[in-house]
Amino acid sequence: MKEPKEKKKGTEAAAGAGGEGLFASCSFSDLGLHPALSQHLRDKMGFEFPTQIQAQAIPVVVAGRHVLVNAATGTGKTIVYLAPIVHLLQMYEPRVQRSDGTFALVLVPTRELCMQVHGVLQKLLHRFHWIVPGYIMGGENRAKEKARLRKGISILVATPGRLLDHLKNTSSFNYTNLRWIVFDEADRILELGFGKAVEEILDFLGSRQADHVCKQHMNTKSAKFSRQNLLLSATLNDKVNHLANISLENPIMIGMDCKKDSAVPLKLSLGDAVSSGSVVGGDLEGVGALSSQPTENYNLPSQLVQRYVKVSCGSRLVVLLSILRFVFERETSQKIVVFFSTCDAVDFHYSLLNKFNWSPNLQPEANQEQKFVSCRSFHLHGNMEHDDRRKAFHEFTSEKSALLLCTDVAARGLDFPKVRCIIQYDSPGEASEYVHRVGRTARLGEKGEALLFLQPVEIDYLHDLQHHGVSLKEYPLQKIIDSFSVHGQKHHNKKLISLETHPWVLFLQKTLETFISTESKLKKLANDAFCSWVRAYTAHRGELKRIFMVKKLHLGHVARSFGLKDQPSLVGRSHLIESKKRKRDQKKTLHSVRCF
Ligand SMILES: Nc1ncnc2c1ncn2[C@@H]1O[C@H](COP(=O)(O)OP(=O)(O)OP(=O)(O)O)[C@@H](O)[C@H]1O
Repeated sequence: MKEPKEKKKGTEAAAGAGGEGLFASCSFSDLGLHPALSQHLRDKMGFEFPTQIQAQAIPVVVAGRHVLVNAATGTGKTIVYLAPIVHLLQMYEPRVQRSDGTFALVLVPTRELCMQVHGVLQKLLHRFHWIVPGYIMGGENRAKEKARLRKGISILVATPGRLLDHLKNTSSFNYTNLRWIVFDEADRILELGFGKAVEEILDFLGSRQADHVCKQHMNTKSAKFSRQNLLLSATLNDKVNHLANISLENPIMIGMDCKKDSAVPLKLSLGDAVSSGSVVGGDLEGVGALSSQPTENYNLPSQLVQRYVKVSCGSRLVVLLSILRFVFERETSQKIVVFFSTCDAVDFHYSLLNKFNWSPNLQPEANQEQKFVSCRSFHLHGNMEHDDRRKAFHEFTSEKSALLLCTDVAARGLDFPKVRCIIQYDSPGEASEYVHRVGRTARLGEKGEALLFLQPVEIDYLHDLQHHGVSLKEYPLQKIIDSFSVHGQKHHNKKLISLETHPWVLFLQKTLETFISTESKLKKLANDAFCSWVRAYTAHRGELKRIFMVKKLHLGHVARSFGLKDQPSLVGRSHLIESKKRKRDQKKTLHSVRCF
């Protein structure tokens, strides 16, 4: 037998901290996949065993059923849909050709996920060279995409907006043989406002539930092919319920909590390979597993260590930089992802990390400077140039030790290898977003840590997470702050002093403020970041407005968290409106207090 090209990932992860129970005890060929494909998965891609969710879902997809898959982050959902599609396509007789056009369409919410899924697809198709993979997405050259579509792409990965564009404007795009439509991260596609685009896409493709049977299949193909639609995510919501109802016919639900409605009958016998887990067949309304109940529990990797750090607003920046410096000083080879709420905040912190130098004796001196956090940093957000975005994504993926500063554009589906820690510097809002952000680590049984920054006034957010079965322990911040010395002296005072008055915090804050005040570009970035941060804070929705209350913010402290000595005076119009509203609210509160 040939030596495997990659390590056997299944075995390796299974032996790790959270690997127990993650893998099924069968092989990919037991699930009905073609021996050549199973061998390729094992020998070339290093997948020794299927994961549990793969073992449950692959036979169902191979059997041609519509499915809705809900499984934890990093459990291998990409293979759940790609492997059966490749398996079924490679069996076509005569072989599929480019001129047959597109057979499978995979819709994803972001460009990075589009590239990633395409990458996995390319690997899967190594042995099946006659099946052509391809992608289309926002930011790419339309004319080149048109040319590729004209030549023919058998399995096409796409972002919804660009796909709709080609459906409307590229007459040579041949999808008459379309058999599969996959919605990966279905809930996110809808949250991003693509709901209408998705409905239009389904109409274009004639794939609404009522007319699901593909009437235009090629005569050369022997069988009469039905459409098969698949929806997948680690979190589902009521919007997905609607999409499921209009796009899936008599679906099988996999990974749902069957106990929620044990009366729903299993309609499909899945064979011996599907030995455990939740597989439910039937009407979505009947199961009701999709309603976004506030008490719905999320399934997080059991080995993920989740903590929070309580930091007052004015000390946030110092604490973030101190933690990063502390961690990278002790362990040089590691990857960390930090999430921010806005693109401006990412730009400011990225620029600060690249410019803010430091001398070993903790005096910023021009001669012997080094970066305050000694690692390569990358940034990723939706306002970046397309090529920069692409570069950051690929480079952070291949780096062994690096820091990624990003918005939620990186929260979904991205599979950066070996990310050790996720820091949520700005809170995620919806608990489902928390789940996806932390899901960038602790993937497939690997170790991982997550750290959530909260201000004292935001601490109720922990209860919100607890309602979803997510509980966090406090991070030992004091130890880290005490480990730094100011002018060669560590803080040995046994007496507990507050974080804000700690010598290191005061020293670093002052140094940062002085530095930023002398760097005009950085100061401008800090001003912009301040304004958009406040705007983002006011945008929390529903119940979360009660926790993230803009009127409780001290804007002077917010300015400090961007290294600004003073609260920016020249701010955008929308911010002025916000602060007027705040003042009005404050007056009202005062009035109501006086009344009682
Ligand atoms: N059977 C397997 N054995 C070993 N590794 C696997 C197997 N299946 C998938 N993987 C690897 O597991 C990692 C996670 O897979 P994938 O990105 O598909 O997870 P996911 O469930 O889609 O995650 P998310 O919910 O975050 O999108 C990838 O690195 C993938 O290569």
